[in-house]
Order: sequence, then structure tokens, then C-alpha cells
Amino acid sequence: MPAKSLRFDAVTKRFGATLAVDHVTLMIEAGQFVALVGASGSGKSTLLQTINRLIEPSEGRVLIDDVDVAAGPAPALRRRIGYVFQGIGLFPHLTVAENIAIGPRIAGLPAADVPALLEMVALPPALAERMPDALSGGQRQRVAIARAIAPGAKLLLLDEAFGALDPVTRDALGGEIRRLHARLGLTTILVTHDMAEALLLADRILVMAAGRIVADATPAELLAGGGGAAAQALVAVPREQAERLRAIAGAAA
Ligand SMILES: Nc1ncnc2c1ncn2[C@@H]1O[C@H](COP(=O)(O)OP(=O)(O)OP(=O)(O)O)[C@@H](O)[C@H]1O
Repeated sequence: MPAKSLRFDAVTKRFGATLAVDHVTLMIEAGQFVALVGASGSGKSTLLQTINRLIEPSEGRVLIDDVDVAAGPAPALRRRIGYVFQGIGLFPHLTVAENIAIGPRIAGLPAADVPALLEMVALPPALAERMPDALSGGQRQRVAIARAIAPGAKLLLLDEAFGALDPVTRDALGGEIRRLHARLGLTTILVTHDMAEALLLADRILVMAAGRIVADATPAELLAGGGGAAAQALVAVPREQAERLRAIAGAAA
């Protein structure tokens, strides 16, 4: 099954007087790895959740492979979309294997290949029979990712999925997600606060501010100074950190 394309067609979401997403029109090609960055409250999570209908737009449409996500029942849609968010609740009374297998089981699909899925997220097979509370935070996030892709999802939504992890685990998990993206032929959208992470992982970076997409550029374009002021303000952080590290290394040499 090929990767999924995604289209936002003038998507707007209001919460009372708050305009969380403001007429976003956007095409994401099948197979892209897109990072969605921007300040807290800029509308990233709201936009992401219009894809799997955890949030219904006030106006506009979201289309997957040219089909309106509102066309069928939401549970069937969600089974086709992997969704991982920070602090995702694994079912505490189910083992790792049962957590991973639950999606296909509920959907009446062929049973999940738990050992293969564990291998994909770089977890040892012996973890299959553990309970979630006997795992580290990073291991739990890996199980959540395995669970998200178990029903054969071709669209993966990650909302701060690496938040609350130590930097080494976060970096490793990011690299593993990127490899999984290529290996499974996914279309992936990653919401992150971390511009360095976005630059290192994504093919394309969207910057949101006040509900709008204010920059849409590749990492190379952003690093070359493109994308406009809002994007450059975010790129300045990792750039200055890299320069300070170089200066410290130079002083020590
Ligand atoms: N259920 C809700 N009810 C009312 N307002 C909401 C609701 N969800 C989000 N908002 C508001 O919509 C705006 C966008 O929120 P959203 O969570 O999409 O931002 P975000 O960019 O993902 O932020 P963060 O990076 O902090 O997660 C904010 O002003 C937020 O307060």
C-alpha cells in the first residue's frame, strides 16, 4: 500500500473567541516527512488533530488521498492513522505485546507481528510480556509507536511524541522514526517545539504562528537564511547553540 497524501483546504478551527487554526490550505505529498513547529498556542496540535478528527474543523476540509476525512466513520479513519502524543496512555493492565496487538485485534485485521514490530522500534523481544509500568519512558514511547503502526497505518502523526525524554533517547528515537518512515513508506507529520529536531529529521518544515502557516521550507532553505523572519527566529536558537559549542571547543583546543 502506498503512502498517503494529505490536503488541508481552508481549514479553520475556532474555540469560542479563539481562532486556533486560521484558513490553512496546504498539500503534503505522499511519503513526505513534515515537521510542524511554532510557539506554544500557535495551533499545531489543533491542526494535527483535524486529520484524525479528534478535532472537527469549524470550516474547511481535510482530505487523505483526495477523500474527505469526514466522509466515513471516525473510528475507521483513526485505525488507518497512527497517532502518538506525549504521555500516551498505554493500557496499564495489558502487556506490551497485548498493547501492540490491540489495534488490529479490535479492527478484525490479521494479528500483529509483535516480534517484528518490537524489532522495528529497536526493543528486545523479551519486553513483549512486560507490563507498561515496568518500562522506561523511552521504551514506553517506542511501544506507543509500535502500537500506532501495527494496523498498517501509512500516515503517522507524532505530537511532541519525544517530549519528556532525555536528549540521548530523544535523538535515538528520532533517528529510528526517520528510518521507520523510509522502511514502511509512511507520510509522517511531527509536531515539535525543537527546531534542531525538525531540521535534522524532516524533509519540509512548516512554521505556525497564530493559527497560520507562516513558513514552508526545507531544512536546507531555512539553514541558508530562507523562510522569513518567524522561521529565522526559530532557526537562530540551534544555530547560536552550535556556534557557542564551536567556540568552547575552539577555546579548549
Ligand atoms: N479544547 C480547547 N478549547 C478551547 N481552546 C483551545 C482548545 N484547544 C486548544 N485551544 C486553544 O487554541 C489555540 C491553539 O492551541 P494548540 O494546542 O493547537 O497549540 P499548539 O501550537 O499545539 O501549542 P503547544 O505547543 O503548547 O502544544 C490556543 O490558544 C489554545 O488555548
